[in-house]
Amino acid sequence: MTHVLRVQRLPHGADLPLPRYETAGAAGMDLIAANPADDPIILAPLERKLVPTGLIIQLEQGFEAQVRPRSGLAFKHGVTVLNAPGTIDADYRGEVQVLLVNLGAEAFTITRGMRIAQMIIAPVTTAEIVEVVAVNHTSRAAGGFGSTGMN
Ligand SMILES: O=c1ccn([C@H]2C[C@H](O)[C@@H](COP(=O)(O)OP(=O)(O)OP(=O)(O)O)O2)c(=O)[nH]1
Repeated sequence: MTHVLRVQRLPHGADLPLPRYETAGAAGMDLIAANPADDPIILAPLERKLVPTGLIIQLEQGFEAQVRPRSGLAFKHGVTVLNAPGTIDADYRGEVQVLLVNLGAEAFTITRGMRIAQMIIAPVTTAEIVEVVAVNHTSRAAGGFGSTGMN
């Protein structure tokens, strides 16, 4: 299924590549850090910061974009997306930003052009809310939080 994703590059991201799929079967396209070249973002251990991408996107109605971590950054450096998956709404017209957190033991430096996260386009199901006096009965009833056993 092809989705037309309209992308506007902001002035501070004008020279950065557009998001693209790295392989034919990739689910996500990489998001690139658009902080100034002379202003690296340093994440101390346990620190979180918003990283600009220099992009505004226009999704088709009925879709969202999810901002997800890159496995390599998480594995090698403990750097991940704090609010993963971040949600980009179809009607959002601000800059896409990535909330990174450093869960590693060492400081991590984000330089302009670094691939920091990936973006997945996904369909959204919009629910119609119907209030009822009582929801229907099931054999599970209220069982949860390990009620079927912990292993
Ligand atoms: O990782 C993210 C998550 C969100 N956003 C932008 C797009 C999204 O449409 C908007 C609002 O996000 P969300 O609904 O998750 O945030 P909120 O805290 O509920 O804020 P709001 O009151 O603006 O909805 O912020 C990003 O740029 N990156």
